[in-house]
Amino acid sequence: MRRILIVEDEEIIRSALRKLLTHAGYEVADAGSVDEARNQNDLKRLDLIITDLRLPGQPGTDLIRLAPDTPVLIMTSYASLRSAVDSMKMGAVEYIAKPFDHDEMLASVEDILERASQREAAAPEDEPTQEQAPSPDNASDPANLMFGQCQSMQRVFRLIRKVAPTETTVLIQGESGTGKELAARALHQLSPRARYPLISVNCAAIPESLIESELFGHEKGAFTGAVSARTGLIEAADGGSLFLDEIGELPAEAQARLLRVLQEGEIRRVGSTQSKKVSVRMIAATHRNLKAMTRTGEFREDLYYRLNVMQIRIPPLRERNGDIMGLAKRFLRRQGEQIGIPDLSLTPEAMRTLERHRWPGNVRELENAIERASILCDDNIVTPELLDLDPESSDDVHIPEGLVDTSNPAPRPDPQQNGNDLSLEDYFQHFVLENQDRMSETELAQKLGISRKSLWERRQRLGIPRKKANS
Ligand SMILES: Nc1ncnc2c1ncn2[C@@H]1O[C@H](COP(=O)(O)OP(=O)(O)OP(=O)(O)O)[C@@H](O)[C@H]1O
Repeated sequence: MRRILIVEDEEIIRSALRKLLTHAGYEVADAGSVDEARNQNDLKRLDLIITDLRLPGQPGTDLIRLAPDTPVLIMTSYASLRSAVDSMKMGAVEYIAKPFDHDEMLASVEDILERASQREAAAPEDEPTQEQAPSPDNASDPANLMFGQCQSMQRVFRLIRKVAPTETTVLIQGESGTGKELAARALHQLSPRARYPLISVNCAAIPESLIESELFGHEKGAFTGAVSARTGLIEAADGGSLFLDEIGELPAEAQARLLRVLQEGEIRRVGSTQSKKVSVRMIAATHRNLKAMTRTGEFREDLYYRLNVMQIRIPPLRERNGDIMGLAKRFLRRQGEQIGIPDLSLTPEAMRTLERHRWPGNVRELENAIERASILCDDNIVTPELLDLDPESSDDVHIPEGLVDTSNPAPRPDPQQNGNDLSLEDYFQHFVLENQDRMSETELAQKLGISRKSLWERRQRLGIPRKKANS
């Protein structure tokens, strides 16, 4: 059994994470500080350490040095990705922003352990270099990451398999929640760059004023507050892939800089006159019509053509009717494993409801509906009422925030029932309820390390109506 050590001083997160990983079949130990981790565990006997960045005493990144042969996954709750870049530079294998989804955490853990065992299998002299990259044959298949049996998804998988091993820049188009990020992960994992980092950046989540220095880095004194030089995320992805989600939100100056990186393969930090060569495979995604944006001048046409070398379009779920039940069953099974109920099932009416729904929020909406219903169901059977889908759901893909009726919030699981064993969603909920009176939506999202869009989606999902005064 794989052994994982969690180092986290916040009891709520620690116990929720311990529960999640134990349910997923891992042997889990935990500690509240680096000292405790070191004193109570043989760090050499671990398969993975998941640690918070900020801990009482030494920072979590010290574990990278203390356990040099063990992969370290850093959790960070800060909106800025800088701490993550620094962690990656110190040798952390991956970072994850808190609060994270259960699935996101489990996917990262599986991914890291898989990569570690591939590395173990390779002889020491086979350490990867750019020239001696691993064969994509032993990398995972898109179909292992994503479910899709309908023809349109099979086409997507074929395209991913073909384009992944190349250096081609890929533009993934699709509505929100269709699986663009999963597709980007599959492209990276199937590529010769798989042993190097995949850095994912949501361009909509970083404040406009920070985006250039986050992406490209900056020199000391480049602007007020730049007290020391910083590496950017593009540099951090050197050797690997950079996934730029919501690329349509990139401001004009950053678009110009990105174009230079794509044209010349080099990066110039903000405030620097020197350029540096970088080897980064770009994958961009958007739910917007970039071509139309070039006509209105919102998006550079030259950048559009550079990015759009190969386009993968992920169809909306309403165009993949044949996959709805397969996805639903997959989510039910996974959710059942997580909450310890292996035989969750749908009533025939629930199945019909799923098939009739228009899914404006796509696969994410389906995943959320199943997750919510399986928590609330009695006798392990999911009924249409528990799915709580809007019967009026129209073809509209983007629901304007003001039009969403939040006056009748969905019932929530009672945290008291589980004693102190609060889930990460409860943590999210507490944080929002406690701080929403004094913080704007942007500040809340920044503190939570998620985009405003994610914050809004989670509010809808958890039934925490947004207060008008804060909008
Ligand atoms: N084909 C699929 N099989 C299994 N899970 C999927 C599939 N497509 C999407 N998902 C799940 O749905 C959720 C949304 O997917 P993802 O984040 O990749 O979508 P997205 O298109 O990048 O969304 P956004 O544009 O809002 O960022 C994730 O939890 C993902 O795991």
